[in-house]
Amino acid sequence: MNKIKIAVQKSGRLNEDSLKLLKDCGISIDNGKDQLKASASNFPLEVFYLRNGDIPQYLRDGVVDIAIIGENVLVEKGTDITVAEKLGFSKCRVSIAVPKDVSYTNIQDLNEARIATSYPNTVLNYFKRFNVKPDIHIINGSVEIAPNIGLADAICDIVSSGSTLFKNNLKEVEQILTSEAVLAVSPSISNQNQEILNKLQFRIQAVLKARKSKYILMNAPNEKIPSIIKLLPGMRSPTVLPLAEEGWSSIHTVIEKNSFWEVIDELKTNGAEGLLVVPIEKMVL
Ligand SMILES: Nc1ncnc2c1ncn2[C@@H]1O[C@H](COP(=O)(O)OP(=O)(O)OP(=O)(O)O)[C@@H](O)[C@H]1O
Ligand SMILES: O=P(O)(O)OC[C@H]1O[C@H](OP(=O)(O)OP(=O)(O)O)[C@H](O)[C@@H]1O
Ligand SMILES: [Mg+2]
Repeated sequence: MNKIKIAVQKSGRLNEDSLKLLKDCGISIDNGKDQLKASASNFPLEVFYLRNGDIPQYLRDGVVDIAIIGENVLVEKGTDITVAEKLGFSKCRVSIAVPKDVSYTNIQDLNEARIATSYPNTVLNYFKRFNVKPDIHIINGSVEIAPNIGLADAICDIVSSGSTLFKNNLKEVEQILTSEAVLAVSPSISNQNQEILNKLQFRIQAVLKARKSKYILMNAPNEKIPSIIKLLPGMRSPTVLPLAEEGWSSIHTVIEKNSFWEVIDELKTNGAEGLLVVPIEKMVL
């Protein structure tokens, strides 16, 4: 049977969440330890464990059909590759940072500055917009140390919590882009594999939607129902079921995960009791 080939990072920041996503899509992967290739037992899919940085080339060459990869890597070396879906994890930004005690007004200050980075194309394209010329030094890891050892005046690297910058006495001065894990597609995917991709994407969308939502239940006296319904955001039509106790009902609906905290106090003052917030496994709209 025909199978779609997906590249997943072999080890590193994307590996665990990528495999979790496939698992949440109901796909079981027979993972032998240290294997570089594995098959799903219940979906026409083969997994190739590769380095994140190598994946754009494999997609371009059609060695794999799809991949879970950091968007920032596509900006750096895969601008010809399409993104089918943003996946909501491994969120970060790619930024320029300079030593904390250096005064910084704007990007013109970095004309001819030595910039250490693993993302030369990203830096060059950004600087080009401002007509500023950087002197790029390519480093593959521990980039943030470069200014401290006299190797560079500034760096361009991934920032998430900012703690690596802080520990190395650097400050973020320009944010070039934001990134998250994405599902990327080879330009040469066959029609047959495109059909498998459509099925996979349908499942991924159901999982991502469910991750963003919660099922909420509460009890309330019947006369309070209209005011409670007005408070519940993003809902089309809640379910209202009578309780065994006369004059009371149970109200059920789906809400966005984060919006719950904004309305909880008001729900209570409007007479809601016994609130339950429950995770949703899959959501098909
Ligand atoms: N601190 C971070 N917080 C959130 N996401 C991050 C962070 N660092 C990296 N990422 C994202 O995860 C991806 C993989 O990062 P990781 O450091 O695991 O691998 P890498 O060294 O870039 O790649 P390779 O697999 O080629 O060794 C990055 O491309 C980026 O999209
Ligand atoms: O803002 P923070 O939360 O501190 O995250 C940013 C750091 O995370 C990444 O490094 P990683 O830990 O992946 O190590 P690496 O350089 O070996 O890839 C990135 O290269 C930064 O150094
Ligand atoms: Mg890293």
